[in-house]
Amino acid sequence: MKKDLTLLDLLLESTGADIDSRTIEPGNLFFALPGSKTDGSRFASDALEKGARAVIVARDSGLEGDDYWLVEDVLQTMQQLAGEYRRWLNVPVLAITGSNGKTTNKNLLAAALGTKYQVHATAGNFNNHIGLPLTLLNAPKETEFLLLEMGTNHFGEIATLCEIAQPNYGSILNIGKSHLEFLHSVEGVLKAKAELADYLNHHDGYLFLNLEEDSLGPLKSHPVQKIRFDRNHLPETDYVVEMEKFSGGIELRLKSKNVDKTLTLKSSLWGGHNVQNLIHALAVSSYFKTDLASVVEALAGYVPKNNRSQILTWKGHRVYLDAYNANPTSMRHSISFFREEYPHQGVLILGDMGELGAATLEEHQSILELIDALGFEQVWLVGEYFRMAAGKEYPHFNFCPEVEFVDERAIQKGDPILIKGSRSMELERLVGG
Ligand SMILES: CC(=O)N[C@H]1[C@@H](OP(=O)(O)OP(=O)(O)OC[C@H]2O[C@@H](n3ccc(=O)[nH]c3=O)[C@H](O)[C@@H]2O)O[C@H](CO)[C@@H](O)[C@@H]1O[C@H](C)C(=O)N[C@@H](C)C(=O)N[C@H](CCC(=O)N[C@@H](CCC[C@@H](N)C(=O)O)C(=O)O)C(=O)O
Ligand SMILES: Nc1ncnc2c1ncn2[C@@H]1O[C@H](COP(=O)(O)OP(=O)(O)OP(=O)(O)O)[C@@H](O)[C@H]1O
Ligand SMILES: C[C@@H](N)C(=O)N[C@H](C)C(=O)O
Repeated sequence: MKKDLTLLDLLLESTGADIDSRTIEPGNLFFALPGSKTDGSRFASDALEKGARAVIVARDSGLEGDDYWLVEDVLQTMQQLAGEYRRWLNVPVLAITGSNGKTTNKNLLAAALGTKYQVHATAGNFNNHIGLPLTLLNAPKETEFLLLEMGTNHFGEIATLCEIAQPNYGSILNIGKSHLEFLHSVEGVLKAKAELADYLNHHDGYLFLNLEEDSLGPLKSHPVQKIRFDRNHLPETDYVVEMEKFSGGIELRLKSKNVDKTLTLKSSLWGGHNVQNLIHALAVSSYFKTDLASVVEALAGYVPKNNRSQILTWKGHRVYLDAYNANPTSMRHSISFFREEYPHQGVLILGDMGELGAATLEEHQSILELIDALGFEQVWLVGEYFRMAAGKEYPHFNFCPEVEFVDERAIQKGDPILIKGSRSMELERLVGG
């Protein structure tokens, strides 16, 4: 590799970065990471054959030559370079975290802020120590706004992601019972997510704070500078969110306080939790002085996919497919919404919730109590945790540790179905997903 070039120079000449030789594009930098089964350096020559601009490999990989950039630690180098490039870009960076709704909000905001800025956002949920630097390294040079999802399941991870991404704005969407295995309790989740507020506080940044989200109460006293909002107080605009309804999706009406103007936002998202997601997207967009009519149009155009808050028709049943992931908080939201929407009918197909550690049985038990109290008559519970949590007889519950298909004969024609479970349960396969 030419000695007068820095890695940042190489990146600026490149077409982005990848860690997988199978997906690499011509002109990419290839970061040869160690994995659980093999080592990326074994695919260095494949990457070069496919037109990689350069390969970043560990010094002890045995590889040498002009195409190789030798480093002590490939992941650390990737993270440092991502940080350097973020400084080079010098654009607003908004980091989004929270127990639930990160990807949905990131997608909503990418659409909304995209009406004004050239936004580069996290792909999928590439939100960890590998995905976040990759997101940054793949931002086009023309990027005007960076929108980054930050995920965590251990203390200290958000702090590390902040050091890399150096956000000047942040949003903690909610604090729930997610990833309790290593975060232990809701207080632990708050502490982990508050690492974003701590970073912003020490770097003159701003935290968006949704005053309607009760779980964020403890953050009200955090010393970070805040941009507070609720449906009646969206920043930088006189519009208020006047009405909502939940039939076949969410409808929000935005009304100007000063002039006779109304904007109607019809979203194919469902549930009270998604109302909060839409209000959050409206608040952040209005803070950045976007044209609200264009934002409303962009948000209305957002169609949930990838098993998150999807509505689909399957064999004559309306299916609420929420099988991307699950934790006690999002599970309760979905079940409660479903009962409100269908007080006297409806089939629940629920899968185990993962990564809850010592709280696993208690949290599954608590979900069983909720569905018992709500009086559901057709409940299919999939997985060992639910089976183990059931200490008493539930006449209408069917425990099936594994299930390959929904027995249509057991479901009344036309009944709606809610499917919710952790990623590991892959419940979408039940309806052909
Ligand atoms: C290191 C790595 O690349 N991991 C990926 C890799 O895993 P694996 O260990 O199996 O790799 P291998 O041993 O097979 O290969 C080693 C490397 O060689 C490359 N290679 C291999 C073969 C070949 O022909 N050519 C090659 O170049 C290969 O690419 C490896 O680099 O492969 C898996 C399958 O493709 C990947 O799944 C794995 O990726 C890891 C999981 C990863 O972190 N990917 C990020 C890009 C990412 O952001 N992934 C997100 C998921 C994020 C997430 O789970 N977030 C949590 C919260 C954060 C928790 C945090 N503590 C954490 O643990 O991550 C959340 O709740 O949101 C995603 O995939 O969506
Ligand atoms: N504001 C919210 N409050 C509670 N639950 C929510 C909220 N938003 C979304 N959810 C639930 O979380 C599921 C996953 O949504 P999303 O992927 O946006 O969350 P996430 O935080 O990004 O999760 P992950 O990091 O695992 O991708 C949705 O299908 C829905 O059930
Ligand atoms: C897929 C991973 N990001 C996640 O959300 N895990 C939880 C525990 C789930 O699958 O429900």
